[in-house]
Amino acid sequence: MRKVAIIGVGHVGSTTAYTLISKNIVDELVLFDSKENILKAELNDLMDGQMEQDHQVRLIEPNLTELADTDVIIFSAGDISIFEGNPDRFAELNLTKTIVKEWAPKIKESGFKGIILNITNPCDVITQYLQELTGFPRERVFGTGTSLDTGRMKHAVSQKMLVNPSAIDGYVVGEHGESQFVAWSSVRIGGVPITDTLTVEKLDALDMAARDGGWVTFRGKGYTSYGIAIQAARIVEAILNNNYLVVPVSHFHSAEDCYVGSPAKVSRQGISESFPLNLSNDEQKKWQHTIQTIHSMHATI
Ligand SMILES: NC(=O)c1ccc[n+]([C@@H]2O[C@H](COP(=O)([O-])OP(=O)(O)OC[C@H]3O[C@@H](n4cnc5c(N)ncnc54)[C@H](O)[C@@H]3O)[C@@H](O)[C@H]2O)c1
Repeated sequence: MRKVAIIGVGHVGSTTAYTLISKNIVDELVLFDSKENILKAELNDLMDGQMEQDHQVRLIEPNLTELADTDVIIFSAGDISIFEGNPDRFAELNLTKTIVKEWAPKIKESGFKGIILNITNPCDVITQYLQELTGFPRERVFGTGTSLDTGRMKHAVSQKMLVNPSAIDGYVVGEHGESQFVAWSSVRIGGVPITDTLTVEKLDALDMAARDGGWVTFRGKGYTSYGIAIQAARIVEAILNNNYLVVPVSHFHSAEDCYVGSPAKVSRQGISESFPLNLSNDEQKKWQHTIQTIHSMHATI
């Protein structure tokens, strides 16, 4: 049985739940939320949503004992309304660190032996805090990191170059936040480095378009959901199917002494390999800046 729990079923948690169900990635889904009315409504709506599906997912009401045999916990609790008028993922930390303090002991005491995939912002720092407070092995606690931002980069590049996103290889790396950057040195279209085709100015403009993509969505609907849900679902699928997906997730970098987003191999064991980046000189400066940003944010906890 493929069993997943989601803690926090707001816009992101509920869309991720629906994505997991409709893509037939799970067999059992346990939902938790501090708001009982939201939880009840989502359980009911998800049940309605799978009525015409051949594969029925067992939807389970919140109970900590259910975590003992759960394979993956998706952590997506928070309060997106904090961002209104405050376009920085750091703004949510005061609340989300208290949610981690509440949940880490509960997860630990439940006998949970699986993998925690964190989405809650600020993603890198909250992932690190979850690992520190649960004490679970670092390879079993990681965050969606720059997977969403990499998707946004592919969106911008595919539109500019009129190419299917599947032909684009490469990564956005660093903090899932303002100090992230596209590692253009890693980006290839059909195997050809994009730096051979576009000028630095054009690449800078594309970096900006990718970064702004999230804010276009946020300004219009007050949250983002589909982009992150599809990334979270494919990472969960990689864990459950042990398919060795290489994806830019927030994982622990011992050389930097922190969690940060860069490509890693995801399998049943969690993070099984981290791929070193071959950054240009300019990108290395950006990398150092993003690491400092994460460290200073973590120091405020
Ligand atoms: N990493 C990414 O790429 C990415 C992308 C989008 C959103 N996010 C983050 O994901 C989180 C969720 O976003 P959202 O739009 O769903 O927010 P939301 O406000 O719609 O939902 C958050 C949910 O968490 C619940 N919650 C709050 N405190 C809780 C607690 N102590 N225990 C259990 N549940 C609790 C709330 O009741 C709410 O239903 C936020 O931190 C947001 O910034 C991250």
